[in-house]
Amino acid sequence: MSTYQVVEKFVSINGEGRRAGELAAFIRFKGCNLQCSYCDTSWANEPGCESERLTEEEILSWIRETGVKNVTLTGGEPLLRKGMEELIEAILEDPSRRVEIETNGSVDLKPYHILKKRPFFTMDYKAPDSGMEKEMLLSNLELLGSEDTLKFVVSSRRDMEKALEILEKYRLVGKTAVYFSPVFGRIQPVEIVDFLMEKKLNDVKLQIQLHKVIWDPQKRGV
Ligand SMILES: C[S@@+](CC[C@H](N)C(=O)[O-])C[C@H]1O[C@@H](n2cnc3c(N)ncnc32)[C@H](O)[C@@H]1O
Ligand SMILES: Nc1nc2[nH]cc(C(=O)O)c2c(=O)[nH]1
Ligand code: SF4
Ligand SMILES: [Mg+2]
Repeated sequence: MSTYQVVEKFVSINGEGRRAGELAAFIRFKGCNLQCSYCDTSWANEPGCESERLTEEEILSWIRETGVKNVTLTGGEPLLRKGMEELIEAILEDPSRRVEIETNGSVDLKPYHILKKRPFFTMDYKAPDSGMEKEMLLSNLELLGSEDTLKFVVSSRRDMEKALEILEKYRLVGKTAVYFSPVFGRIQPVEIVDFLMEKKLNDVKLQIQLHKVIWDPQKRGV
């Protein structure tokens, strides 16, 4: 049976995505294949980062104890971990639960897309300033549906222009939820609002990371 390297697990309100503001049980998996310039959890990607190895049953029993129905799997990059399909299916055996996967856009979503009960994806398209745009797997854009979210974490006008180009090229608005989120501290949210107005971008939402407003932005476990 698979075990999973978990760097932290905690209950908080979800600070991002379409369930923002709702309670969620977070499980953060160790390690990532990318190195985004702005990553706020790069500590979780360090080989020497402390972690616990948990079995599926240990993770399920923690989720049960929390009494929380929204489960967010994040990292690092959660979809690199072996056995993730089984874990998702096991969590979703309780029909009252919802599983959200925070994923970086470079890992193929197909194996998860075809599961009997599907999790929902909050997928990034890494904009140019992240330094990771070349890693994007563009076929993922076709798999995002009405339950999913496509997020552009932007730090400049150049990033927003690129996001707009992708939205138009792949006709994504209306197909999936679309968020523009500021790289914390690198761009004023009002610049995003101005861009949405200038380009008349209907059905695109500004998303500010709620947990960084509520708690110290550096605080872990929230
Ligand atoms: C830490 S990542 C983990 C999941 C996955 N590796 C990914 O990139 O989607 C979770 C989310 O936080 C966002 N994020 C990371 N650092 C950020 C920052 N400094 N400001 C705003 N969002 C950030 C990422 O873009 C991603 O949407
Ligand atoms: N409160 C809170 N909400 C979040 N939503 C996505 C997060 C993440 O790091 O993936 C996150 C996080 O780290 N904290
Ligand atoms: S993909 Fe996610 S976890 Fe990995 S470096 Fe980028 S923001 Fe951080
Ligand atoms: Mg985070």
